[in-house]
Amino acid sequence: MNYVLPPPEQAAIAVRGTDDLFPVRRIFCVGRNYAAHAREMGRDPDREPPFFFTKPADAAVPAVGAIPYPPETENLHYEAELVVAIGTGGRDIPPERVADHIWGATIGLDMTRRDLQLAARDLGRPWDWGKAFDNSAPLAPLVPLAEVPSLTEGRIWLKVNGELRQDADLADLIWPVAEHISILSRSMAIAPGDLVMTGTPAGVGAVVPGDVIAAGIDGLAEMEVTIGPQA
Ligand SMILES: CC(=O)CC(=O)C(=O)O
Repeated sequence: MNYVLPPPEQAAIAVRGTDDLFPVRRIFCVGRNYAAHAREMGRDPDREPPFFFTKPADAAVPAVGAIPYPPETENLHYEAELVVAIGTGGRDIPPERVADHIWGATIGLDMTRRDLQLAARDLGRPWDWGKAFDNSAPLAPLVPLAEVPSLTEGRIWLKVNGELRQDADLADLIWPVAEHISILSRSMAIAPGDLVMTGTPAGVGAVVPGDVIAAGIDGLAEMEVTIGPQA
């Protein structure tokens, strides 16, 4: 095989306590999966089928040091989320078999250019420019499934400069992990290396260069990043 360009570097995230890397294939994100967050975004929470959007694989970056403030926004928001990593592919997976396809989980941020996302939403346009920019998914090291305490309960929280901004429980997910990954797998085959960002709780808000974001899921993982100068 002769590539006409060097193939892109494989996006990857660290595995906790090892030198191993988990190769990232795609990043699926679930929208408005906590009722209180749906309300703060001006929408009524319901059990309509979940909706998804995506980020490129190389949006996933280690939650270490600083991430640059992205261009073309004046309203960069944090969103803390449980992130689930797929180890075994499949399609039409029933909820009770989803765990067989999960490699592990961690905490991550779905960084959002909220001004661009809301403008796109109001014009009926795709959200990509608001959600799928460089470095928009800083992630803590991945925890293998056998060491994950629970995917259905556990406190999820986020602080900015030490002040608590998001505080909820995985039990509050409108569509729990087993259900939304089952639904996702009906639309397209999921594959090893896929990540699923499972939605954010209420309390999202803006950050500026110099702010320090800490986030965690109790018993699973914690992370801290600083917002750097504009890229
Ligand atoms: C309205 C959003 O920002 C959707 C999203 O990313 C989430 O609910 O999580």
